[in-house]
Order: sequence, then C-alpha cells, then structure tokens
Amino acid sequence: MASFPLPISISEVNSLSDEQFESVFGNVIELCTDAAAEVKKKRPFQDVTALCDAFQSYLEDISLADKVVILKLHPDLAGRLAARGELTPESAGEQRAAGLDGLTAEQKRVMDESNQRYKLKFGFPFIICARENKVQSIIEGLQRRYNNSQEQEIITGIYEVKKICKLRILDIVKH
Ligand SMILES: NC(=O)N[C@H]1NC(=O)NC1=O
Repeated sequence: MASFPLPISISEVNSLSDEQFESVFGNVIELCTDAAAEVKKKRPFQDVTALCDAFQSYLEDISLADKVVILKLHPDLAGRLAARGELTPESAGEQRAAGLDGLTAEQKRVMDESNQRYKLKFGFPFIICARENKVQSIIEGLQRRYNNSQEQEIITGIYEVKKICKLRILDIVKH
C-alpha cells in the first residue's frame, strides 16, 4: 500500500510512478491488479471523476469471460474468508459497514444457504455494494436476484463492482 498519507490529490495521482499507481489502485477492483495496470496508461486525469470513468470503462470493455473472472475474485459476503479474518482490508470494512459482522445465527444460516445456492446456479458469488446496503437489503437482494438469468446477473454483478470501485477510489483520492 501507499507509503504516504491518503487521501491524495489528482495531481499527486498523476505524478505517482507506475509501480506506486499499481500499488495504490491495485485493489479498487477486488484483487484485480490488471485494471490498475491498464488505467495507469491513461494518465493524466483531469479530476477524480475522470479517474473513476477510466476504471468503469475498463470494466465495460473487457470480454464477458473476463467479467466473470472479476466477479469470481470477490469474496462471499459474511462467508468463510470473513469468518477467518482473511478478507482484504477494503472488503472487511465494507462488510462491517453493512453490519455483516453482527449477523444473528438465523441471518447467518440464511446468508450461507442463499450464497451457496446462488453460486451453484451462476458459478460466481453474489455481489452487491455492501456500503450502500444493510443486512436486510442484502439478504433480500440475494434471494430476489437468484431468479435472474446468468446474463442479467453478470450485468448486475459488474454494475455493483463499479459502485464498489468508485467508493474505494473516493477513499483514496481527494474530491
Ligand atoms: N460478494 C460481494 O459483494 N463482495 C463485495 N461487496 C462489497 O461491498 N465488498 C466486497 O468485497
């Protein structure tokens, strides 16, 4: 991670070395360092919106197969990695913000079963921007979206990844 205090200004973003840029933005899309490696080539950015747009374009322009790879990089919400304390700091903070670290036994059972069922149907985890939700809306979304088609869920999953990405960038860059 960065060896300087965050947040940083857009001009500081533009002055980072390639290596620093990849380190600072390497997890704005969960575990997807390729995105930062591509986006760094688009510098300079005029403002934080332009930087966010570049990551969003990356997510739009990749193939369907690569979109699925990105969805698969995400941890389950309130899943095994969370229980083991092995989430990335970003994901841990987001899951905490939604209240997922304080589930009742019944909520945990429903989450586990619904996550499992969803993953079995689609082949990738259920993804939602946790910071924009609370436990109840996450459980509802998980159950409602199970009825969607594969194609719809790839689109919706990537849409949620874009929201997660934007909030992570706004934690890093002054705006
Ligand atoms: N599965 C899933 O949605 N995970 C992600 N959501 C979020 O807000 N942070 C994550 O890691």
